[in-house]
Amino acid sequence: MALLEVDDLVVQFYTDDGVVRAVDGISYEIRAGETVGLVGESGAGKSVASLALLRLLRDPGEIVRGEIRFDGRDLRECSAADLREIRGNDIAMVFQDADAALNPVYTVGEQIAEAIRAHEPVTDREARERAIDLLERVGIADATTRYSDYPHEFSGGMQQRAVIAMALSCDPALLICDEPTTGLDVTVQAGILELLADLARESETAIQLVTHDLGVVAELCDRVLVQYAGEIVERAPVEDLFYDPKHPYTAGLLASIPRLGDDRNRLATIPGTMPSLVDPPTGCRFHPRCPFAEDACARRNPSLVGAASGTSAVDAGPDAHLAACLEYTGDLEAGLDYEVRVRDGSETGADDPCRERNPGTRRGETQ
Ligand SMILES: Nc1ncnc2c1ncn2[C@@H]1O[C@H](COP(=O)(O)OP(=O)(O)OP(=O)(O)O)[C@@H](O)[C@H]1O
Ligand code: NI
Repeated sequence: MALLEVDDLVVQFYTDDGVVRAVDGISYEIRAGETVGLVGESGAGKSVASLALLRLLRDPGEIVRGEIRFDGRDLRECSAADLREIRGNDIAMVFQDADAALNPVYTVGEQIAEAIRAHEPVTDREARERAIDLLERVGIADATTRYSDYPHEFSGGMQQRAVIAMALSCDPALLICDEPTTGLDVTVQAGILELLADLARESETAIQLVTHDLGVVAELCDRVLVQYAGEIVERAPVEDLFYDPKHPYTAGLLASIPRLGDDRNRLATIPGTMPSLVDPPTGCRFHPRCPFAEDACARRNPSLVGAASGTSAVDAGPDAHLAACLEYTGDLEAGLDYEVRVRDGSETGADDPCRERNPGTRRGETQ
């Protein structure tokens, strides 16, 4: 049994413009200790899928179908009190906006100490010491002094580190990070990512990492889910995804990273935009933007199947390489014609931002 099992999750928003099906039947699992990336363009439904796990969707959002099991417990069925307990003890979340996650009227240290006290019977002094340890662990220099700073006295990057410290205070089995470095400047981003990479490597904490940055995925993740218009269109261990993307959408995403992609058949950027989720295209949702689309693609929505075997996702193990494209059900006549070549590090220029992100040098392995 995996730590987290999501099965056929559907989330809708009931708006004046119609029903927005932001998440449309996604299934995946996360095993203890592994880091799984959820990637895709803006509006794919990544955040909605993540919020739904802990039933944090706000009106008018609603889970209409599917199962969410954490450590064998059904999160859709458990009581609000149980869910709060799980959130305090087992699953922690880190969002993009660190500022909003911290209370401006308490010191950073007090907030972390309070988070510790909330789920463990410790004395005030112990809570304080643990909070200082956590601040040190997330790389806050001079943590004893910084304990007494208010959030506004922290830089954006330090605030995000403090939020991560707070998330770690319960020693969660699962950490859900949604764009944890977006909005921070590049060097600060690198520091936070390094921190998450250390965490992924050194602790037993599993991470669901939502991002639109494939470089971040290459650096941190064991496996990747690619989401497009509410659906998962590809799922693979990280190397397989980068070296041999099976879905044209993924190939397009990869081609927009300078290090990857061949000049021939290169889909420099993917023309067009994510479709409306009120009235998505018929057939494959990516077909209006896909350079390889044929008539059949407008008629049939391909299911996620083993890219090599064509077997259904249900029968495939978690490390199988799956893609949702008619190519893999034998229904595409001309086939796919792209090549993504991974240049090795020596060929890339010193100013290449992806130089350090070769998936071959990724730390930590999936078991
Ligand atoms: N409160 C809401 N009301 C109506 N629609 C919503 C609401 N929140 C999200 N949506 C819709 O759900 C879809 C998915 O949104 P979501 O925020 O999950 O995308 P995302 O993949 O996280 O994108 P980003 O990378 O920009 O964060 C979007 O089409 C969005 O319009
Ligand atoms: Ni989002």
